[in-house]
Amino acid sequence: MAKQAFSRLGRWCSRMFAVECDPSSDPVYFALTKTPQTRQCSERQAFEKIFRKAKSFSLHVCTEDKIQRAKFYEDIKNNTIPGVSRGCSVFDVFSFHPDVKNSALRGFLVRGVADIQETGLFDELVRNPGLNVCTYVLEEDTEHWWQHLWSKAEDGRMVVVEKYCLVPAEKPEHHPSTLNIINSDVFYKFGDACKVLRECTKFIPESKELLELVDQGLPLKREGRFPVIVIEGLDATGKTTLTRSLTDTLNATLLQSPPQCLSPWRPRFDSEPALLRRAFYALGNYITAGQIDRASAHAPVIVDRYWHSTAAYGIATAVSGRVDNLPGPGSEVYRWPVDLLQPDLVLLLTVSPEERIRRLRFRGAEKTREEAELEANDRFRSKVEQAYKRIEDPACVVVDASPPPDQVLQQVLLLIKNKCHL
Ligand SMILES: Nc1ncnc2c1ncn2[C@@H]1O[C@H](COP(=O)(O)OP(=O)(O)OP(=O)(O)O)[C@@H](O)[C@H]1O
Ligand SMILES: Nc1ccn([C@H]2C[C@H](O)[C@@H](COP(=O)(O)O)O2)c(=O)n1
Repeated sequence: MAKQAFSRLGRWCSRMFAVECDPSSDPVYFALTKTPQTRQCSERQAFEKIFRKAKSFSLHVCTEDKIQRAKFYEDIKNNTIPGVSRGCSVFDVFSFHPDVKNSALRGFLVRGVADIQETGLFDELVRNPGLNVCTYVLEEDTEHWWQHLWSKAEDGRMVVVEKYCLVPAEKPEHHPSTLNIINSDVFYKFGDACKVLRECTKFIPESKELLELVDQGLPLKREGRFPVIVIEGLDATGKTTLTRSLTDTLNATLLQSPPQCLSPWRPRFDSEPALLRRAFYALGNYITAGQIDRASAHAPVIVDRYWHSTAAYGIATAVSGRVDNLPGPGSEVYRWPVDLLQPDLVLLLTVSPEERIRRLRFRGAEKTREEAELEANDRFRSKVEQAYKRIEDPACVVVDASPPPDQVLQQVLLLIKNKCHL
């Protein structure tokens, strides 16, 4: 057996597979076993749903280095998969150890690809040490589905190095997309976000300048006397409108996260994989924290987005499928970073989905969205909103932002008066 294949197998054995064929329902879960078991009739449905007796193969990105893995996954998703999947169905797949943090590897299952094994591309994929390539084979007489893991033999031929029987399995407690959130989608320490940006200076030179911008001595406890109020919410819920009027009314300083000084770099990081994008926004919060510390010595401070946004969007984007796939209330993913300056009050502006769409349309966005995209966005919207509401210490106070702007302002001024004695 090829040497390379041994190290692949070390990570592969005892893993479970989750195939996401429909974002509105649970993935189909499989355990991998060496010993086939008697098949129950109902279990056939799981296989029928995924494989439909069509030739299928899967790719899992298993590169050890986290940054390389994130970039390689995007490359496979955007370049390789569209190239090989014309006329096929493509599903997101997770390979993971049930409920074990940081164990999830993301990949794709392509169904209906007739001759992939005959192509040069297949050889190329199998040869790539950062990929686990599997084909799926139905044993007609027993009706067992087998997963074949491929590798390159010493003589250069492509060979199947392991075979596992797929057995439908129970849903684990935690959805596999939640397992890698900490330090990949949300950062809870300044040093952890910096580490990612430091490691990517080779291919994003801007990260070096960004790191130089961050205050070395992070303010954890504020010196200032004046209250700090953060306004949060989905886009078009009225944050800009409210933060401006609050700033005028309270003679406050208006800040935002990410801060203005990061604007030139934002589009660059927005086009990077989640790991780098989230590290960028995390650092933005620490820069804003420095500004809050200085400004709150002189006047009240209003902040347009801060940590809640970074965490809520990070979590909602990472977690696939339905809202109930989110980590439950009280999960450690909703905790405040240990070293980030805390505001006195966080207000979450909410409006109904219909009103939000009306405001977005009024602004000229969203005009061309298809129905399906609207539905997908609705799932995303609910996940962001739920994540916002689950973040703790400080938790946000929910404000109904559907009344006219001056009424929202009065309502918020009252809250600030009561909570911050302003
Ligand atoms: N209370 C309100 N009632 C009706 N319309 C409002 C209200 N507040 C804001 N709007 C309008 O809704 C639109 C979005 O408002 P705004 O830009 O303040 O939202 P936002 O949360 O800052 O959005 P984004 O996060 O995308 O910048 C604007 O056209 C604004 O005039
Ligand atoms: N503190 C912040 C602010 C913003 N983000 C991310 C989350 C969204 O992807 C996007 C929303 O910002 P907007 O378009 O309203 O300027 O930016 C974040 O992660 N952290």
